[in-house]
Amino acid sequence: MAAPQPKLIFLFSGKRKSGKDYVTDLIQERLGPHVCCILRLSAPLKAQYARDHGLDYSELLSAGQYKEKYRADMIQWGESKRLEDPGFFCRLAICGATQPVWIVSDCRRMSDLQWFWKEYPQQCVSVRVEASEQTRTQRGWKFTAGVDDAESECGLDQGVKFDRTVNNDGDAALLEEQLEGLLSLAKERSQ
Ligand SMILES: Nc1ncnc2c1ncn2[C@@H]1O[C@H](COP(=O)(O)OP(=O)(O)OP(=O)(O)O)[C@@H](O)[C@H]1O
Ligand SMILES: C[C@@](O)(CCOP(=O)(O)O)CC(=O)O
Repeated sequence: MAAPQPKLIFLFSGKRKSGKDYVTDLIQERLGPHVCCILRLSAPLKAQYARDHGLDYSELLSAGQYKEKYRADMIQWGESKRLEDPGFFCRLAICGATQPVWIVSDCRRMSDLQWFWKEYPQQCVSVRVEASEQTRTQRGWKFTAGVDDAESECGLDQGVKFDRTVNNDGDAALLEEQLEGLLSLAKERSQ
């Protein structure tokens, strides 16, 4: 089957509790589900991990504390899969996506970006979500060794010139302005 051909792919990344899900949900809501879908590289990972370990998949997907108990082990599990095949979760995540605008909400490693850049060289726009440690702490973040100092969180700290940056530090007006920029690009490209 031929690979799906979106018109625009936003490749989102950002630290834990920077607000990747919050920001990407807002964009999808504004564009509507027929125009835009959210793809999570962690969704197929969490689905398989939940099946293998008898866990609640929907809780692993949500923003609560449940997933944090398993995060370090999920990272290890996912890394063993990625080592065999760096595009493994990317290919699963795009399965069945037919909308013209895709948002990949959780890029974490250079190999994630590289896979999309190679497969979709014309369509990708990388977006970094940023929030201060203070704001992230208010949202429930707590430094965890083995997680916050590992590739899963630091893999894109250096060496990438992001096309866009979204400051999500709690200034609603500033966030709105930055969203407008991304929304106009999406509307322009999806015509
Ligand atoms: N601009 C904002 N205004 C109000 N609440 C926000 C904002 N941004 C994020 N939040 C809240 O902060 C929490 C963390 O945000 P979110 O789940 O989007 O972060 P994330 O980067 O996807 O985190 P993780 O990858 O660690 O799960 C959520 O409860 C979310 O609703
Ligand atoms: C295991 C992992 O996919 C968890 C991601 O969870 P979340 O996007 O923070 O909800 C992180 C990783 O792939 O290294």
